[in-house]
Amino acid sequence: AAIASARYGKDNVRVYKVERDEKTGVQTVTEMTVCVLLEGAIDTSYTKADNSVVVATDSMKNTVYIKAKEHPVTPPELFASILGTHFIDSYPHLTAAHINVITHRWTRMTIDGKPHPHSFYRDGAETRNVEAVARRGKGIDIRSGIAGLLVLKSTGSQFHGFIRDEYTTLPEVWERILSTDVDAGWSWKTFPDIAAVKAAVPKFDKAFEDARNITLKTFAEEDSPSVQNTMYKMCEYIMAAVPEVENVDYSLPNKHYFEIDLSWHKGLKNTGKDAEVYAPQSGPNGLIKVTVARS
Ligand SMILES: O=c1[nH]c(=O)c2nn[nH]c2[nH]1
Repeated sequence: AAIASARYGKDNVRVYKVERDEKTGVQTVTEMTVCVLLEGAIDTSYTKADNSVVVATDSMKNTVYIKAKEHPVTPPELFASILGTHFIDSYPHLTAAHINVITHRWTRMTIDGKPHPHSFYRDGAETRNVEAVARRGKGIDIRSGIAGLLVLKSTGSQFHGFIRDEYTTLPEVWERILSTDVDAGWSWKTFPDIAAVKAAVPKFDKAFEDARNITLKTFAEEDSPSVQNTMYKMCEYIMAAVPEVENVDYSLPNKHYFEIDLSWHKGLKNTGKDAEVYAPQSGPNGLIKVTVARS
């Protein structure tokens, strides 16, 4: 037997960092969950119990905290790239460092119409994510993303014209509820080194805002003929807004809401045009995926 591939590291490294502006008294917080996975000349640690090639995962956890202290933790694209570059530069036997950063939402409270200097709330499970891979001599590949953005529209969605055969029971609809949990990503052209990432820093926050706004606007305004077509348009609009992005991907569950026929109860009308009470479904759910690249 031989190792086909291997990578190891520390997952679920939770990091909180506060930035205190002494002049204004305004404090800013960042909370993230980091995963570090390393690749390289590490096979003998698996095959021969040779631990001389092992950077302990505990040391990786320590490194995350030290780098968070020494460097900016935002934008997450920069912090992930700093971390990945550190591991490649520090351990000659490594060939790749995979860094995932999940940034959680601490939104500043507005109290009596004013932003509070040091109070925040978690407005949703939505996260801003980054997957960075630093490869020795090959630069840094970054995929930025949004996850956990749960959306619903009560109308403005259709689904008809699909294959009808002996397996089909789904009625065609010209009007339906549409709900999904957005998992989207946009992959940047390879950065040759950390300096190139630092030069691109102003683009990362703007790209995130653009991608999030495009997702919400397209979802809201499109009279969607299908999840497939609407997510494709989201990809096109994001690529038009961010020239440095090479491709955009979405993975969208279709979280179904089923009509409930109540006509057995005194002829109560609750289907079609009369539908008001629905049964939200936990599963099964549609799952629609796409990656769109520049043609
Ligand atoms: O938007 C949709 N796409 C599909 O492929 C599908 N299949 N059932 N319902 C669906 N809705």
